[in-house]
Amino acid sequence: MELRNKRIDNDTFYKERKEVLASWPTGKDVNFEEAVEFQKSIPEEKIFGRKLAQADAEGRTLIQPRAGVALYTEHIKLLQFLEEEGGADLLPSTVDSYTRLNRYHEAENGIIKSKESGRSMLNGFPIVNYGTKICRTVTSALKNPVQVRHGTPDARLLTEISIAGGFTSYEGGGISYNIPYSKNFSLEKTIMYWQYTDRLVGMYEEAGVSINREPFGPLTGTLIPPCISNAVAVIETLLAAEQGVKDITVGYGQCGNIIQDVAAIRSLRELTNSYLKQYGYDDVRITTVFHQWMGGFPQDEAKAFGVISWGSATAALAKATKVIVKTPHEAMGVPTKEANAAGLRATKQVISMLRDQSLIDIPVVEQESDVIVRETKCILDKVFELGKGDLALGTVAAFEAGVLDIPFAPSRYNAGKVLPARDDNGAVRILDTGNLPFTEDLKAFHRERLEERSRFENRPVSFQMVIDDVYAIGKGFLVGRP
Ligand SMILES: CC[C@H]1O[C@@H](n2cnc3c(N)ncnc32)[C@H](O)[C@@H]1O
Repeated sequence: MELRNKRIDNDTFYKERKEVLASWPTGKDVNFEEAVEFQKSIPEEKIFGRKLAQADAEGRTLIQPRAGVALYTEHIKLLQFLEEEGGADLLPSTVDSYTRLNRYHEAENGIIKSKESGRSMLNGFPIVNYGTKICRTVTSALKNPVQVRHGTPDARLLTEISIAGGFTSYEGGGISYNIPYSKNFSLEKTIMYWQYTDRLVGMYEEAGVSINREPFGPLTGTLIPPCISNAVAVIETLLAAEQGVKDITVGYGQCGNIIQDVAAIRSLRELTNSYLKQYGYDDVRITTVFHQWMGGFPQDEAKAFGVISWGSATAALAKATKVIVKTPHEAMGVPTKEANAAGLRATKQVISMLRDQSLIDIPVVEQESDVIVRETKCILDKVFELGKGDLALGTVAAFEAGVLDIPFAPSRYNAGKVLPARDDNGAVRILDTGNLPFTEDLKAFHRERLEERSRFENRPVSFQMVIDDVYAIGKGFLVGRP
């Protein structure tokens, strides 16, 4: 089948579905009609998109951790602890790395070793190996809605089992789970794989079951200019909408300058809604997610709580619909349930104290948001032009041309020419725009902001600033001063 941004027809989909469900033994237990009935039996308060919509309408920010362990009995205890002791409004099931690479044999070994050793030998929850029935045992044991979080280029089977297993939200996208995660995965392939995922979600929607979808906002999580992450979020939203997805949460990873971060969320919401309207998708519900600091974390737990609280404040002041919460064990690895719950409680404390305040309409945020909107439109308009109107083709062509270019991404399909650096206030600016199709005035804006830092630091604008900014995090700073 040729790559096109076109709804997959039923014959093609069912033919592909046969192969997908045959790719691991647990696939044979998936029965669409039966799964629709199971999904319809899930109580209203456990439907992910409903809870998001309610919070968005009330201007509240929900809190959600990441969490996943190998043994499903332990995974249930972990998630119950996070909703009881952590106060999580929304729950995850973070999938292990083997499953993300379709290496289910190794995930199976991980489960066996975890049973033998009594501790999790996987860095997440192996959904495919457990299959529908055990996933339903997990999702039914919880009070709150549960979402599958992962990083899987080919997530077709994972999607089938996740939705049949009672999860009501699913993270990822053909760009956001490829370019920042993989070196050799063809972008054309992953866009098509994720069209399958979104078509399946569309079929559930048509059967009366709403599944929330969430493109992965932060990308590499390192100095990503908001216009680039916003462009990817809008593209993945439009590709999903074409396949019939109706409930989408678009995201962004905290960069550190609070004005820019609030403006990023404001512009993301504005851009996503305007592009959906422009392309005729009038019935898609949009919410936003802010990811707490995705860069390096301090080992010292008190300092880690400082970083967590700073991200919580930004999420609240940006009126993000939900915030993804970090833990004081971030620097060490997979957190204990206690550390995970503590991160949630710290976050909820700050979110609650700031719930009556907002920065989204202050002039400096509006100005920054306008710049991000203009930059993102330059990129998206060129993507459509390169695709001669077809967004999927345009996306592949845009990466080839460097029109879409994600800093520090490992993928060989990524040009890697764009160089970000912080300005004197810590906002992420673009030192080398590579082949980004910016207008001259936008390029001048970035140059001027970096020259301002250059004058303050009495050194030329250079690549050294980029290096210093990357290393600054580990030293507890934002701007890498000389
Ligand atoms: C996107 C990367 C983020 O996911 C987090 N993460 C990955 N696997 C798990 C896990 N199994 N439990 C909790 N957090 C996790 C990791 O700490 C990092 O903050």
